[in-house]
Amino acid sequence: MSILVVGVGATGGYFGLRLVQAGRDVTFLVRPRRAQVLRRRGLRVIGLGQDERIEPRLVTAPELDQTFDTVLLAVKASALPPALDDLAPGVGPDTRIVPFLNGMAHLDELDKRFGPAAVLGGVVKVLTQLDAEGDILRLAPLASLRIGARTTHADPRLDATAAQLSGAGFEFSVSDDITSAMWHKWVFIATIGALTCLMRAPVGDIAACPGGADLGRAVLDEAAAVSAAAGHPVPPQELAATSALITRPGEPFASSLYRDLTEGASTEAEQILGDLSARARGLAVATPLLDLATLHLRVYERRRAGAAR
Ligand SMILES: NC(=O)C1=CN([C@@H]2O[C@H](COP(=O)(O)OP(=O)(O)OC[C@H]3O[C@@H](n4cnc5c(N)ncnc54)[C@H](OP(=O)(O)O)[C@@H]3O)[C@@H](O)[C@H]2O)C=CC1
Ligand SMILES: CC(C)(CO)C(=O)C(=O)O
Repeated sequence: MSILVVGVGATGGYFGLRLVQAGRDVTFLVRPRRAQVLRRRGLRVIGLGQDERIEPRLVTAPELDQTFDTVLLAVKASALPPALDDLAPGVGPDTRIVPFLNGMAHLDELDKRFGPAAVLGGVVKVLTQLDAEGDILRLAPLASLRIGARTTHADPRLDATAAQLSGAGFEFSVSDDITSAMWHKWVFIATIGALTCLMRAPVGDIAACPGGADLGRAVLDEAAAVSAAAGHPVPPQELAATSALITRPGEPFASSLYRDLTEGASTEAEQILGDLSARARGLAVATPLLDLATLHLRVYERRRAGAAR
C-alpha cells in the first residue's frame, strides 16, 4: 500500500515523517527548490525538545509515473490548482485523496478534477511551521488526523486507507460524519483566525484585555451560527472548549492564518474567512465581525500584491 504526500511543508512534512518512521511506503511529491533543501538537510522535524530526521523518497512532477493508494494533499490553497495538475498522474481508479486544507472550498476543485468518490474528507490538527532553514518546527504537542467518506454510501477503500494512516505516532480516527467535522474545524479556525488577525495577537493577549473575551465569544457565536444554518451545528462541548481557549488570559494559541499575516506571507483569508462570510450571506446569517476580518485581510493582501509589483 503506497502513500503520496503532496507538499512537504509544515503539515505534509510532519505527518509524512511520522508515516515513514512507522514503516509505511511513502513518496513525497516536491517542486525542485524544495527538493534541493530536502536532499541537503533531509526532512527534519524539530521543536519540543526533539530533533528527528529522515531521508525522504522524493519525486518531482515530471518524474511521477505510478499511481498511489492514498494521496495526502498538504499544499496551501493558493497552490492548489497547479498542485492538482502535478499530482494527477499519481491518481488511479482506486486512489483516495485526503486533503489537509482548511475550509471547504478545496473540495469543489478536487471533486471536479477527480470525482467525489476519490476525495475523502480530512481534518488536520497540528501546530507546525517551516523555519528559515526549511525544517519543520513543532509549536505544540497537538497532532491529529481525522478522515471519512463524504458520500452516503460506504466507501470500500476507506478501511484500507485508515489502516495505512493509523498507528503512526499521531492521533488518528475515522469519522462517520466528516463533513460536519470539517465544518466544526472551520468554525474553530475561522474564529481563532479572525480574532488573532484583527487584534494582531495570540488569543491570550486579547483575552487579557478588557472586552477581549467578549470579542472572542462574539466571533465564535457568528461562526457557529453559520455552521448551524448550514446544517452542521457544533456540539455544545466543542463550543465550550473553543470558548474556554479563546478567553484564557496568557494562552499562546494562534493559527496559521495569523502566523502567515505576521510574517508578511500570503494568507488563506479567502478560504478560511471570505468563503465563510459569503456562505453566511447565502444563509441569511449576519456576520459583521467575520466580514470585518475578511475585509482587513483583503486590504492586507492588496497592499502585499502592490508591494510585490
Ligand atoms: N501549519 C499548520 O499548523 C496547519 C495547517 N493546516 C492547513 O494545511 C494546509 C497546508 O499548510 P502548511 O503545511 O502549513 O503549508 P506550508 O506552506 O508549510 O507547506 C505547503 C508546501 O506545499 C508545497 N507545494 C506547493 N505546491 C506544490 C506542488 N505543486 N507540488 C509539490 N509541493 C507543492 C510547498 O512547497 P514549495 O512552495 O517550497 O515548492 C510547501 O512546502 C493549509 O491549507 C493549512 O491551512 C491545517 C492544520 C494546521
Ligand atoms: C488551528 C490549527 C492550528 C489547528 O490545527 C490550524 O488548523 C491552523 O493553524 O491552520
